[in-house]
Amino acid sequence: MKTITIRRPDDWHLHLRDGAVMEGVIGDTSLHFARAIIMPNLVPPVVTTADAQAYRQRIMAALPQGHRFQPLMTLYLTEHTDPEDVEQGKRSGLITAMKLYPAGATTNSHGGVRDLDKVMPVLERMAAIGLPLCVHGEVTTPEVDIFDREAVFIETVLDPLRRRLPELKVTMEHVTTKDGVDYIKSAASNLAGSITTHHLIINRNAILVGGIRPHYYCLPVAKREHHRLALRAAATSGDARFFLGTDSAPHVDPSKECGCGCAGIYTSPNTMSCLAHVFEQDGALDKLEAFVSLNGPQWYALPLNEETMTLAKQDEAVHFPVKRHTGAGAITVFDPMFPLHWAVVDQ
Ligand SMILES: NC(=O)N[C@@H](CC(=O)O)C(=O)O
Ligand SMILES: [Zn+2]
Ligand SMILES: [Zn+2]
Repeated sequence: MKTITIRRPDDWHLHLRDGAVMEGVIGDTSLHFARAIIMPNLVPPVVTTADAQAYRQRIMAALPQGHRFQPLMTLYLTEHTDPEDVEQGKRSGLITAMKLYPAGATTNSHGGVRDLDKVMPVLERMAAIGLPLCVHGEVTTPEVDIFDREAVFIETVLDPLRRRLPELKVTMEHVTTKDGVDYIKSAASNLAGSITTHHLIINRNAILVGGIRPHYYCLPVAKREHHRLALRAAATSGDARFFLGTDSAPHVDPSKECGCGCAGIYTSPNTMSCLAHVFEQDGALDKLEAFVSLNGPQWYALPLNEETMTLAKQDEAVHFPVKRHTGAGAITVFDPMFPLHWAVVDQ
């Protein structure tokens, strides 16, 4: 049987939510991943170090028995964020990154940033203390087509910001375009990008062909095929500037299957099987470990995991639950639309 053993992976962009949803989903991540960067877009968002401390405690309390997992906390940057609080959070070891949501760009982002000038003191402090900025890179200007919002963000927001503050470390999260890949590759330093599992697998047809399929809708929205191919090439290249951030984003089915469905795809249960499939398909299984276990810690200046994970390719297809049932309702698990044969057999 074909097997591969890698260092235990990490997820550099994850939504765990809170309460009953978190209790229902956390085990899908902590079973396979040693650490994850936890997104702060709760309602209300995680804005202060004290909020993050309390959220971290709720996460640890929800962890299934026997699971070893380290949540890496982030703060939701607002126009009222206090640089002192940020520095204290970083120095205490609690805060791994700050998160920039342009106001209105995605789920629970209405409290995000409207005017970058207002957050420059925080960004300058972050640059001084080496705290990375994680960015949801889309403009929200109504005139800009939703399929162009990432490329326009790079040109009109991200590049000017990086020129203004070159010392700031920026993670361009969930990159979905060739423009994003090329921009990251063009940067000499202080820029890296996370890529999701689903953007390596689907293009925009998955959402729209044969009927509207809400479980393939996320933000940034999946783009054309040539963008997906650029993401595949970046992820499987071994280039240290690209690493996994699943952006696994659970929403209960009624919030997805309705007249105005939420953005987000739930990939935690089968992410490692999907990725092994993708990397094998591209003849790059030897680069899987770099993408899921090496490049992320290197970027965030954290130690590599010492434990290992083994995946084995089964003759029969491996089946994952179609739904994850939680106390708040059922959540549909990502269907890659091809049979999966890789399974995590030891972790
Ligand atoms: N990715 C998504 O489609 N949704 C995320 C928000 C985000 O990461 O933009 C969510 O919180 O549901
Ligand atoms: Zn986002
Ligand atoms: Zn996200």
